[in-house]
Amino acid sequence: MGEAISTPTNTPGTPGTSEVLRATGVDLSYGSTPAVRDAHLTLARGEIAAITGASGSGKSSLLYCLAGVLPPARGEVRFEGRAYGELDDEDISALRRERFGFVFQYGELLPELTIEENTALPLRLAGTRKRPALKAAAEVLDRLGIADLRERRPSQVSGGQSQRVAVARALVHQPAVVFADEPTGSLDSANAATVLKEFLGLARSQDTAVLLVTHDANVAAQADRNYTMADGVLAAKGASA
Ligand SMILES: Nc1ncnc2c1ncn2[C@@H]1O[C@H](COP(=O)(O)OP(=O)(O)OP(=O)(O)O)[C@@H](O)[C@H]1O
Repeated sequence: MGEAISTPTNTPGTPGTSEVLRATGVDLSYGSTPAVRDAHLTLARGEIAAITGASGSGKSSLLYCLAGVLPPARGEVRFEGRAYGELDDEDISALRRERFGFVFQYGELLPELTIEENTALPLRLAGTRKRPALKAAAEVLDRLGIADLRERRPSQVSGGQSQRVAVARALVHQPAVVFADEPTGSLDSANAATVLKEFLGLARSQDTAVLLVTHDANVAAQADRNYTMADGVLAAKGASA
């Protein structure tokens, strides 16, 4: 049995004052293809960090290491001081389910569930009963201005609306960190800017840290801290806020 992961809700605090994630000397290769080389990164509670870089530079691979999806060949990643290497698979799955949220480029909603059920999924997976989970989902959907869509299925909403639902789902359980890989990459620029603003505003209001992977300099400009990636090498650009 895996060890219980501490409280599933985020602990309020002042953004930028406590470290939530730390990567030290992370290397990752796919066979003989190096994807990430000696990456160092820290993320504070409530902080928004962006990683920009060309296609194939290793951004997604680094994100997968930071989220405990892929184990690094060298180096380590610590979440709230615990190295993933010290945790068993069940602990890491519980972390991903309860303390992390994820947003991908196309939203990736489950077609057979309603918008409200999709949004409530992280809470249901963490054991929250249906009624309070749906209530929490409705509240987040309301904060993102799409409460009226809650009975619809994903096929009945627009691309921008589906990305809002993906954002709602990533934040509904008040995770410590949201990993977002091109979260607005499938949207036109006006829609992308609005969804991003709502996403980061809601994350900041609940002290959730966000790690944003993006090609888009306008997206990265919204972050508190910026990194660039080239040929697997991560470099800090320093605070931009
Ligand atoms: N599953 C895989 N198997 C083999 N090589 C892979 C795999 N995934 C990624 N790579 C390679 O690893 C390197 C980094 O890829 P990665 O997807 O992390 O880059 P990226 O910066 O996220 O790119 P993009 O912006 O296009 O998504 C690239 O050379 C890529 O071809």
